This record gives sequence, structure tokens and C-alpha cells, in this order.
Amino acid sequence: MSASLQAVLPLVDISGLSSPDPLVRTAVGHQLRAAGERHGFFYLCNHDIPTTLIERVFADSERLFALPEGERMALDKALSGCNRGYEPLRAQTLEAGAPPDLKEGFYIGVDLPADDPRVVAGKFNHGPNQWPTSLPGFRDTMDAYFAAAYALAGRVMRGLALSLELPEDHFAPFVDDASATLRLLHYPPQPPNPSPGEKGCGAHTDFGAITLLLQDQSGGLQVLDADSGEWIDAPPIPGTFVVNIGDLIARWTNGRYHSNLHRVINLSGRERYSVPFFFTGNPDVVVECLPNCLGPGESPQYPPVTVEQHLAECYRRTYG
Ligand SMILES: O=C(O)CCC(=O)C(=O)O
Ligand SMILES: [Fe+2]
Repeated sequence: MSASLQAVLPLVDISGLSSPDPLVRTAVGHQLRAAGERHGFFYLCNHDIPTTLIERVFADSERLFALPEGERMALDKALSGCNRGYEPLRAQTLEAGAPPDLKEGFYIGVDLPADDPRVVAGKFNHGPNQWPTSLPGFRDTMDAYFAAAYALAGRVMRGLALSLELPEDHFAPFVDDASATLRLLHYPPQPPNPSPGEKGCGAHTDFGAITLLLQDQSGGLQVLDADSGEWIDAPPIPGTFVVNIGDLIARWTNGRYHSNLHRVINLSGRERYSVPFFFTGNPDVVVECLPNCLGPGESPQYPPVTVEQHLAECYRRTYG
């Protein structure tokens, strides 16, 4: 990574949040605050998710997207009723007005049986996962990684509470029984003659509270620098996640923390694989401006919304 880039997107060592020393934890909070207020993006290191597990996630993701089309389509998320399973190429348009995204995906969420009261009640995105039957070990890998990323997201939420000078467990009602989505993504190489504006992932902000992103070595992720209007690269750094603040934190903080635009253009000439984990939180929580994020004379930029309402609207907007 170039030195200038390192200066732009900060690196936060998350292990400090586990320190018994409150000053060390608060120092991590300060770093998160600076990152949230600037680009809303940072690299996170010293998470304790094993490299071997991360490698298995990428290997199994490649195996999934290498399945014959018929097998992938048998897991089409259109068949699921709760947005789980396979999403074909060009199914989503993250950037309004741009061509559909040049990516295919696979969605995994909290696995709930059909008789769970929340599923029976028809809550948005609640239900069972769809699993490929021809890939031994796939489900175990994804279950293990889902649990690890879920726990890490909970730690980051504690850090964000500290960053906002709130009690560390302030977001506990949001973290308890949280919804989250693990998304496997596969981007073919950008075609030599793309349609105007065609990208792997059009410019968008993420819908949830935070996103923990793993990417392979291809590069291609770009983050908007709102001050200069330029796109800055967020290349992979081994051993780290790229973490970004999503729309819910922007709403909570009245825009003090940025849910920043980002996009993917896979210019590597090869297949690109990435794995975002969206921590969307407890669907019943009402997200509204935190009192300590409202300066004198300011009014809330966003009306209160439940997590569930917000997510349903974001899906409607980008899937049509
Ligand atoms: O593939 C990536 O690097 C980013 C994906 C992304 O931004 C998303 O799925 O929201
Ligand atoms: Fe995103």
C-alpha cells in the first residue's frame, strides 16, 4: 500500500478494546471517531479471526461460483422469500441510473426455521438459509465464519459507543438478536468495452450499521473522498478487514459519521472475490438521532425509523 493511502484510510488495532485499561479502550474509541468523521472507512487489524478460516471462506466461495449454472439457479434467492441464496449477475443496481452491477452473489443470514415466530410473522429477511448440497463443508465454513464475524461486529459496536462518549454497552439492544448478512461476491473482469458507467458494484452506501469486508488480492474497491471529489483506492492489506460505517450509524449520529459512497471496478483482468459481512442489527430497534449528536440549533436530518423499515426500503430501491 502506498504511504499516502495509509495516511488517508486509518488502521485501527481492535485488540485495544479488550484491554482491562479503560484508557486504552477509550483511545481506540478516539481512533474510531476520527475514522467515522472523515471517510467512514478504516482498516481493522488484530481481530482474532483465524487466517485459516478466512482462507476456507474464499476457497468455498470460489467452489460455489464454479458450480454449473443450473445448480446455482436452484439456490436462486428469488425462491427463498427472505433473500437467502444465489443472486445472478446483474441482478442488483446499487447506483441509481447506472447499468446493473457486474457481480454475482450468495446471501447467508441468521438461519431461522420456518416455524420461528418471526418467520411466521413475515418479518423482512427472516427465515432459513439455502445451502448447496454438492459442496461438502461449505455450510460448516460459512456457519463458523458467520459466528466469528458476528462477534467481531459486536466488538466494533462497543468501540463505536465509546467513540461517541456513550457507555460501552449502549448499542446492546441493537446487538442482541441482531440480523446480519454474509455476502459472497464474485466479480468477472471488467469487460474491455463496458457499457457507459458499468461497474462491478455501482457507487453506493451500505444499509446497515457497519460492514466488515474481506477482499482477495485483485483490488478494485474505491472510496469517495468527499472533500476532493476523487475516488481513492482501498486495496487489500493482508490480515485486515476494511470496515465501513453504514447508513444506520449516519442516522444515529446525524451525519457526523459518514456512510460513505464506495464502488468496485475490477480492472485486475481476473476474477475478483470479496466477502462483505453486513451487521444490520436488531430489526425492531428504532434508529433516531442520538441526543449527544445534536449541536445547539441543529435539527435531526433523518426521521426515526426501525431497522426493519429502513432495510426493506433499501432492498426495494436497489432490487426494484
Ligand atoms: O466487493 C467489495 O469490495 C465491496 C462490496 C460492497 O461494497 C457491498 O457489497 O456493499
Ligand atoms: Fe458496499
